[in-house]
Amino acid sequence: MEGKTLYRKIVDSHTVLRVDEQHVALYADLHIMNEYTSPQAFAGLAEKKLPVRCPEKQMGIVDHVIPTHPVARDARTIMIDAAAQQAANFTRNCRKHGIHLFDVQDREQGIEHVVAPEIGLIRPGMVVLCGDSHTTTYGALGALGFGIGTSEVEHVLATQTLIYRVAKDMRIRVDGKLAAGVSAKDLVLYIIARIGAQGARGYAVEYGGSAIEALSAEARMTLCNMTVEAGARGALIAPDETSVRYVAERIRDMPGEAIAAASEQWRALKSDADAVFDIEHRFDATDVAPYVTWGTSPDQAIPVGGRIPALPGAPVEQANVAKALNYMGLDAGAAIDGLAVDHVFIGSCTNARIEDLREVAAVVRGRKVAAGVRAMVVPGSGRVREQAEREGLAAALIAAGFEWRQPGCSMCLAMNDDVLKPGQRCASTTNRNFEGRQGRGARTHLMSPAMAAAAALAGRIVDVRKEYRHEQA
Ligand SMILES: CC(C)[C@H](C(=O)O)[C@@H](O)C(=O)O
Ligand code: SF4
Repeated sequence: MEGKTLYRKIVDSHTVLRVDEQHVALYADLHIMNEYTSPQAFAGLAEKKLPVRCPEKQMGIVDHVIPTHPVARDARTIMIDAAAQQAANFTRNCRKHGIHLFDVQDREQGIEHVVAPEIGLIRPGMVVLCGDSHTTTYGALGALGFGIGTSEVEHVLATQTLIYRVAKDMRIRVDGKLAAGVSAKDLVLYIIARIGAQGARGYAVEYGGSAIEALSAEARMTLCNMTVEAGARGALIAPDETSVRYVAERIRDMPGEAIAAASEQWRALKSDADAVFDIEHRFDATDVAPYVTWGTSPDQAIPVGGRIPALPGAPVEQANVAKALNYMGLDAGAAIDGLAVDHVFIGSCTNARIEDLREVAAVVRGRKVAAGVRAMVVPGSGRVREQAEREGLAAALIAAGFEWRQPGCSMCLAMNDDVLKPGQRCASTTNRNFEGRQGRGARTHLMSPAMAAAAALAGRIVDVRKEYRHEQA
């Protein structure tokens, strides 16, 4: 029998029932919920008079709709009626079912995918589900995470399992060394640009290679988080010293000896040497430059020194690209370097962890945000915010002219009151540049934290490596 991939090992060890050729009932070690995708699921349970099967294996967190204004935490009143209702409803549901909730006022509240790993809930080999596509983040720690739909949220609440169609296996190997000033965000934008926004559709991706091994745990989260933008159904990096240490340092509910014993098992979790992948891609890290998106899909990205591609020949493709360019107010063949921005947003579950904020602070320290540019930093969690304050990063950011906000999703998807105006152009560390994502008619350029910091200072998109030399964090 041929060897197994890490993905198959995790799926097999969580399969409680084989439904048919393609489907299994998959057990979830942890299920995370937000206020936005859980209401119908709770309503469904209530209607069917079903209890939550394993309340202790659920976690709730308010992140999508909450305001992030720079006020005291207990002053975070939600002013948008529908959002306030959503949050209140969520609190009620979690209380009713005995589910641990990180509420608006909680010191550790933040974006679900930032909070869960940082408080030690995500461990190698786990299956983690959440009604949110960026649950793929947890692959950074060797856990299989992926997003589920609202009706599936109800099923997981009732049974702690999911009817799951098993994915195919893809391996992406990246060898070589990322250059100074080039980060995991640039790498993932590069990979998505190369394989396309549907390039990993139907696949669970396992990353490997020397460039991946060299990434910090947080940088791996950036990579796995955004892999879903290539359509992937999961992203995994085999646990190693980096990820095992990250996890072991954060676990709160296991004694030291148990963590040591578990760590041994975690280190052994990997694809067999003779495991067969359905498809394999190889990339060279030295080919990666700071990447910036020019269009309305995350794969429409180019190196900062590059030019927006010429219009494609095929009519359908041509119409799509023309539409994206029209929305973005850009021309085929134009340069992206030098493009003026109105707004800079540093945040989201892709890039609002402490290492990201260190990168930003290293670029902006002692400098000023360009006149006319509004720049904000929304830390990923209460803990990130506190740590950034302790390390003096917040002070440097504020001195440079950034708004220093409370944690949440904020302008990543503009579901709270952080919304851009039509036509405004934003340099953003987020993960989606879809039409209207940051406000109706708003134009989003995805990039790394260092690049967004440089854009804030210059008032235009620039190559951070040329314009603002900084100490690598
Ligand atoms: C709101 C939620 C369903 C959505 C997701 O699944 O990713 C959001 O977090 C996003 O980033 O678009
Ligand atoms: S930060 Fe953005 S991508 Fe992440 S969960 Fe929130 S809205 Fe989705």
